[in-house]
Amino acid sequence: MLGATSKGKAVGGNFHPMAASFWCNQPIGSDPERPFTGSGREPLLPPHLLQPPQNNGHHHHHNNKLIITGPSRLSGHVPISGSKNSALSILAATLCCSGTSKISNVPNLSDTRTMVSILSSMGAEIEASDSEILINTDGVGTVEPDSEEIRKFRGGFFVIGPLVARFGEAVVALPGGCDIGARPVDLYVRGLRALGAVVELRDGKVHAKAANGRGLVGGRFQLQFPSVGATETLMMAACLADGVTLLSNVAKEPEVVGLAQFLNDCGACIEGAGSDKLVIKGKSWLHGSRCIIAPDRIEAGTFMLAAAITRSCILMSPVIPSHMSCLVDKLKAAGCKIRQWSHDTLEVSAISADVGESLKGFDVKTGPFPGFPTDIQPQTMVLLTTCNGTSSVEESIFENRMGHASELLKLGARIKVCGSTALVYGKDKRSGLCGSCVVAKDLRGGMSLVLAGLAAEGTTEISGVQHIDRGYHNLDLKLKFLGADVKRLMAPHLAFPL
Ligand SMILES: CC(=O)N[C@H]1[C@@H](OP(=O)(O)OP(=O)(O)OC[C@H]2O[C@@H](n3ccc(=O)[nH]c3=O)[C@H](O)[C@@H]2O)O[C@H](CO)[C@@H](O)[C@@H]1O
Ligand SMILES: C=C(OP(=O)(O)O)C(=O)O
Repeated sequence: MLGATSKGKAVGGNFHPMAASFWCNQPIGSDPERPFTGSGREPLLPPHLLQPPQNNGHHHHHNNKLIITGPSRLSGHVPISGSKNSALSILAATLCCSGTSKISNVPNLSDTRTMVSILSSMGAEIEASDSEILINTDGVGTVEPDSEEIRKFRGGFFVIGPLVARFGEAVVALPGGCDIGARPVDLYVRGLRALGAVVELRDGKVHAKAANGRGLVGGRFQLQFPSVGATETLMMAACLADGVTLLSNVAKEPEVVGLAQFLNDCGACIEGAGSDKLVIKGKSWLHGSRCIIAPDRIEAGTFMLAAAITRSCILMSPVIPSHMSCLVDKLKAAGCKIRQWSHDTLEVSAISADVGESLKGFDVKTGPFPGFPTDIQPQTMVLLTTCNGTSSVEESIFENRMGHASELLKLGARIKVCGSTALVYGKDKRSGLCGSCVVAKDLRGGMSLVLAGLAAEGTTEISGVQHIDRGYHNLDLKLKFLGADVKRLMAPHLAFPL
């Protein structure tokens, strides 16, 4: 096992020396305090640990495949990257701020690159190095971000709140994101109206305008459902509205708390983040600030499940254990051993000496935080296929998040889906699955196929990898480092010769 710090630094802190150029279209300046790896300096990583970013935005990445040969026993200490979802909302929030913000620990993913590219093409000044972004949105000269970019993911839509609050107007296309349900934006629309905006849908774009050109005004709004994105968007808008806003039945997710902390550091006045009510006193302007993106609880949860599924022992850091308690409880109930080595280091062990003969199945129902995260539901389903007995998985956040189940059947899993509930008939051993060709249809569902491939006998070929690349930083590298047999077939090898 490599030492925690050296490995954590190696993968988490530095990646490909070309990475900087993927963050923005324009060449970026250099700062002696913060050398960026694209400057021609010696990379800090040994060459064998360097690999190109997995998804560089070119069209051919749609043909990438992951080839996994199992079963694998994993071991080692895996570094956890910054949270994708937290980075997306905090990057959007920089549109509220005058002056420069410095956002660190941003994961280099296709989603975060798309967000940076949206802000940059709207006129924001951006310098990127490694996982750090300096951003100044004072030069933003349009309130209409590129629709094609917005349609690539969900997080792009969050810019509607800051734009209408700071510039009085916004025109934002309906967003994309994982195909896991209808995912309307009605709560965003109604919430912005409660803050005095006139909002209409025309040509697939949401047009929002502060009434009478006076800017937004404080108001009261109760969300029908504690939507994470709507909470974040309305919070950003309310920070710059005239007067006090009361938002109730809001999301309590750690990403909401992280966003409130950043905005408060920028001079906003938000109370109640982490509870179901927010009281926001609007300010006429916010300044920039520094912020370090919190570790990705979904990535951490995925590696915890990888340890359990492959009956292995993995250490991971940094993690915030209080963000993980639902999963920790379930894994303990299954029979896994979980130890906390330090305030931010967890070890998950499911090696047979630790768990006895087998792991026990459990029932799980997803819910808003602090409930069980929907973003680790598919990966949890894979674990249950290897556990004793019949387990049920109920998805209560998204109405169509079972797409992975039919792919898991191809790997030999026994799963019956009825609406948003799946019954999983466990096989009571780790290698009850066998390799096959499967398709990733969305991010977490795709990742569940990777985990299944690690446990399955033989070779699993996964296409649709671009979905997985939206959310897992350096996935191949981290898995290989833990001892998995993972290869990526890049598009050029797959393409027909001309
Ligand atoms: C970029 C980002 O941060 N994505 C996360 C965010 O997505 P996102 O913010 O899109 O998820 P929401 O919390 O908004 O969605 C929850 C439910 O509310 C519904 N809804 C939402 C808004 C609305 O206006 N009307 C409405 O009906 C959705 O269709 C869904 O059924 O939180 C989800 C729930 O933790 C996570 O799975 C996603 O990874
Ligand atoms: C659903 C997810 O992302 P998005 O909201 O961007 O689709 C996710 O991260 O699992």
